[in-house]
Amino acid sequence: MGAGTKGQAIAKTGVVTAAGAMSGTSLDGVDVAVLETDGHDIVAFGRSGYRGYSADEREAIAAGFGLWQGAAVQDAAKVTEAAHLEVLRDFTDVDLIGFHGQTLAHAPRDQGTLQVGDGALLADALEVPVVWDFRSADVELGGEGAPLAPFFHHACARYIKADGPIAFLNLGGVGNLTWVDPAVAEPQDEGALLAFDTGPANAPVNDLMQERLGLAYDKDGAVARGGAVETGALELFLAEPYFARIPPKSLDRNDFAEMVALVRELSDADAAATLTAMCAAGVAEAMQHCPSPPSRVLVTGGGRNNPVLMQMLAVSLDCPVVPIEEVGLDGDMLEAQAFAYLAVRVARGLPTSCSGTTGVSAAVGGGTVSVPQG
Ligand SMILES: Nc1ncnc2c1ncn2[C@@H]1O[C@H](COP(=O)(O)OP(=O)(O)OP(=O)(O)O)[C@@H](O)[C@H]1O
Ligand SMILES: CC(=O)N[C@H]1[C@@H]2OC[C@@H](O2)[C@@H](O)[C@@H]1O[C@H](C)C(=O)O
Repeated sequence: MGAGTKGQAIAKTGVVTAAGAMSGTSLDGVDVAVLETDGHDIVAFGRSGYRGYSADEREAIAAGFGLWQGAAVQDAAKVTEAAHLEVLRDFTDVDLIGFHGQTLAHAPRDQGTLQVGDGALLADALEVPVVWDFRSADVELGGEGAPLAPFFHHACARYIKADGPIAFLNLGGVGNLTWVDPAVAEPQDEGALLAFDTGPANAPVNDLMQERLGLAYDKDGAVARGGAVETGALELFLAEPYFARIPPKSLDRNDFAEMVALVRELSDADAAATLTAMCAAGVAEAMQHCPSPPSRVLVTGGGRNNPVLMQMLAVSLDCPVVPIEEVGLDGDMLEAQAFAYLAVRVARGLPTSCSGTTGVSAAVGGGTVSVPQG
């Protein structure tokens, strides 16, 4: 555990109640979800909450994207902390909080990974132990630091009683895929998991909508639906070395920002259709890396609400692609639930990543536990 560890955060055995808080790369807002777990099994799902960012807040956080220090980073941290405090005040009846923070920059092989927001400050203000800084330890040990939801996906696969390999696909700003074999008992054991970022998901389409139409995103794929995919741009996209790289591998939100330039000359509809097709094509490439074909792909994150994207995935993948609600899970809250689950694992000294999920040399439990002072 990290420098913030002071005293005993939670009971070392038995079921505890944790709230997870996640602010993703799309900057729509903060998701909070409660989970009951012993750190291995999901016992029950609890209530959830959401606190959207105002346009000013979104702008302040976005001004910190790609930066590692300085005034813009400090401002983004303050906005992140204030928004989390506001929504988490309604969730102080838990044993523990998992606070992901806001990723501003991610370059695991260079500067590292930066999630802003001070968990110790939250612990003091909320008077609840807070687990935070989930990614640094993994990066320090040579891992990608992302994705981290896969250990939770393993628990979900067991919870829904999947009877063979299954895949989870998160379509947020960036896409990430987790292949799970639920027959392997522990997530860190050989053959349990393979996970990695698939490529850009909604971020380029969102950027295009903002730039051209002043819209936050292409609601229900309404713009892309009327367009045609420009195959030349799609081929250039798929020629990016990222797709040939053997996983695990991870991305920063803006790693593919130049994709919007590839569609610059196209009409709004054709550009949106082409960027949406790029997301689906990245996932199709990703599926080639699965150790064995999953029985189906369970889609979580905002992209599952885009019928044009879901149709493109259905056409390009060899197995059924369904919203995760089909198995009774909540696709809006899965990441928040994941950080509740990971928080309990960190507090109990259990690993949260392994070579199959981040490429880290040995399984590691990343995170700092801060207990309230005062
Ligand atoms: N009805 C819809 N139609 C089209 N796109 C949608 C719809 N609803 C959500 N989205 C897309 O999903 C995005 C939000 O997804 P989500 O909340 O999963 O992202 P995130 O958690 O911030 O990202 P990440 O997982 O990369 O950190 C929106 O910005 C939008 O692009
Ligand atoms: C560095 C970082 O914050 N990465 C996010 C981002 O958003 C999606 C994808 O890229 C994934 O790698 C990760 O988030 C999820 C919650 C994860 O760690 O599993």
